Amino acid sequence: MEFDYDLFVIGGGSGGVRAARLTAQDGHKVALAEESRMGGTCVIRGCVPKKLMVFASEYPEAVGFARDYGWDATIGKFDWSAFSTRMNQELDRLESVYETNAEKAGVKIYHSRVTVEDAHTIKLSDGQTCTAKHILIAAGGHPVRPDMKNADIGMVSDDVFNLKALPGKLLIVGGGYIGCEMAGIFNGLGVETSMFIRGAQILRGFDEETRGHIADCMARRGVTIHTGCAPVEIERRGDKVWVKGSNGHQEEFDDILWATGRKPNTRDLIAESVGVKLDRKGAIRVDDYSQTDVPSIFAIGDVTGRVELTPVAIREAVAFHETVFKGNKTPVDHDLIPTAVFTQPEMGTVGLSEEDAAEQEPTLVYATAFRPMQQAFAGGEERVLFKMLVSRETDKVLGVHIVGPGAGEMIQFVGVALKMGATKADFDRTCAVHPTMAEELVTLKEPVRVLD
Ligand SMILES: Cc1cc2nc3c(=O)[nH]c(=O)nc-3n(C[C@H](O)[C@H](O)[C@H](O)COP(=O)(O)OP(=O)(O)OC[C@H]3O[C@@H](n4cnc5c(N)ncnc54)[C@H](O)[C@@H]3O)c2cc1C
Ligand SMILES: NC(=O)c1ccc[n+]([C@@H]2O[C@H](COP(=O)([O-])OP(=O)(O)OC[C@H]3O[C@@H](n4cnc5c(N)ncnc54)[C@H](O)[C@@H]3O)[C@@H](O)[C@H]2O)c1
Repeated sequence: MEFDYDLFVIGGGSGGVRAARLTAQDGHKVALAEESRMGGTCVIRGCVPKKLMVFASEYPEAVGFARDYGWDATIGKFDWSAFSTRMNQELDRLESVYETNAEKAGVKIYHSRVTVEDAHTIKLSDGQTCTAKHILIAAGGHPVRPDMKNADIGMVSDDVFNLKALPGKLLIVGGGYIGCEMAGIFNGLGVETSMFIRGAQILRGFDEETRGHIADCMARRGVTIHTGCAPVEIERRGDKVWVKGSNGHQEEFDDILWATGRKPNTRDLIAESVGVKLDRKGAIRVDDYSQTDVPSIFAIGDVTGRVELTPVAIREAVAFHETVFKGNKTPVDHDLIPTAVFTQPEMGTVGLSEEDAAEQEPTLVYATAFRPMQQAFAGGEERVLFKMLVSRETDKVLGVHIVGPGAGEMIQFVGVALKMGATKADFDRTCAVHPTMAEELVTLKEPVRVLD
């Protein structure tokens, strides 16, 4: 059978663009449809603008340090409008880089919403159809609001990057990656920031001690964290929003940010007759090779609800390309993914939490929390945390968790060591770099706990 394309990719985000470019560069006929802006979540309303906002929000602290180091420095006022204009210019530039690079590789781009009509047919919003030997769904996800009265009041993370002005006083609902990163950003930009967290602690799923350390630091920096508190009533009162929490706490805010999770973009995407199966959360069900229940259709990235991180979507794209277009069956490797949460202070983490390690096998826990040189000199109270979990039996390092400046940068390299199967002895025989914070990783002496 003749097809219009060898590959049709749905979604111009991190995963989709990588798969399309690699396949087109190999000389295959490739098309890609994007209904919004090229670059997708990461570039337009995720990692990139978020990180730029993190940078912007860290300057007051940096100027505070500058004073302690002898500079006659004051911070002045933050001009959201000037920053936001610049940030959006940068996003426009990156969007155009994504588009140009895909086109240069030979990808035909359709600026259109598309749907999957059968195992080989795509329908564009103008009614036109295209056929392809393989279809790759990389449609990403979107933020969700809870199902409760007046939850349409306030914003979601997508809206943060288009704010006309900063709120004076903000409530963030949800204590996951997005809630905690946004709390640090808004607090740093001078917004009075509170969080409503359903559970007992922020950042569910991460190492318990590390979560506690970050929460303490965030609170000390000025974020008010209400734990065991989900909103139960919301009302607009004039230009304020009144919120009542499940623990009885009531307060008025200028705005709400719902950071209550994300859902895959699968609604009305694939005709039921096609046979692609979704899981309970609406994510596309795939095997280890990202193949769906329909052999010609594959799915990667957030739309599969596996690990929702940009580098993971990109690796899934590469594995898909190897498997389908290089004849080299490559399963996706989701083991030991290093990640950073850009809270203030930042967290870098790879491998098992103390709780998961203890569940798995007898574990030695090494940990140290101390005031780093730069802080101590300035009279700062905040401590950095370095924590390492080691198998009692094999000496293998099972997990590393770091909280402090540059934790994201440090964990990248720790990730390499863990991927190579490093033992505690390997860390110990590595010479320290002095004076750094990271030297703690190779000088952790005695375990603080032994979990049998
Ligand atoms: C606020 C925020 C901060 C984040 N920060 C980080 C971070 O610091 N580090 C990190 O690793 N990850 C981060 N992430 C996660 C990361 O952005 C995602 O994991 C990544 O972008 C997923 O890529 P993807 O290719 O699967 O999907 P996406 O990038 O979401 O791309 C999907 C694209 O498909 C398009 N689309 C959907 N349906 C259709 C259709 N029917 N027709 C045509 N086009 C369609 C969408 O418009 C979208 O552009 C963050 C996410 C958010 C929301
Ligand atoms: N630095 C990074 O790499 C980075 C940054 C942002 C996002 N991400 C990715 O995006 C994904 C989604 O992030 P997210 O923060 O949207 O989701 P999440 O699942 O991490 O957090 C959502 C939080 O909202 C809470 N919640 C849900 N409903 C609630 C309610 N009614 N009241 C109170 N709390 C409620 C949940 O308990 C949870 O803690 C992450 O899992 C991550 O993979 C990564």
